[in-house]
Amino acid sequence: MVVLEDARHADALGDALVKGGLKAAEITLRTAAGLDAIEALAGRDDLVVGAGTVLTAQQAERAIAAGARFVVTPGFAPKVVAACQDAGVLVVPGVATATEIQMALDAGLDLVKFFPAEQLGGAATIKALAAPFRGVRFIPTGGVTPAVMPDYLALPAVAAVGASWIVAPDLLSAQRWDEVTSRAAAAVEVAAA
Ligand SMILES: O=C[C@H](O)COP(=O)(O)O
Ligand SMILES: CC(=O)C(=O)O
Repeated sequence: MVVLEDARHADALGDALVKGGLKAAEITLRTAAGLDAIEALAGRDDLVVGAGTVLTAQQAERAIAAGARFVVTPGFAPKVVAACQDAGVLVVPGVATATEIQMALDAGLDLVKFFPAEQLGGAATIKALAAPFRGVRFIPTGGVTPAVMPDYLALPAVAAVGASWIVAPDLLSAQRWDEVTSRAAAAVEVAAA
């Protein structure tokens, strides 16, 4: 989960993540650089790039036009979901409650983001939510540190985790690409364990 301030850093960021073994990156539209960064990275065949913090259907359309291969939203937004489905692009809506999971299911989706994961009770909450919703898979994000990653990844209902510590803003602004690579590699190592 990347918040990039300068789209000129997109290529270096992509290289750093790939070098660390990561295969997917969510570039958020929280900054003006987001769309340009998605466009810069979309052509890579070694990294699947998507858009995060997509709040409107228009943002979804722009992100998809820029090359986003998936779209992530903080909450469940029916218009954003419909725009992505119309374009045939994977959309992963944020959910925090059973009601929102049912909304996702009604929309034909079975992959959701659980956000903000740690603040909502972490892996124990996903385990409880997964019980009635068999077949739904979760991508927890929000406070997911290396210390708690194993708790999430041990759950069959967890498809992946998302986190921003790998690409902390101070690392990006200081262009500390080696540290980004080390953190990406550390995350991959925890996930593989
Ligand atoms: O989806 C994005 C979250 O804000 C990431 O949370 P985090 O910064 O706690 O890893
Ligand atoms: C938090 C979140 O889901 C997003 O920024 O897309």
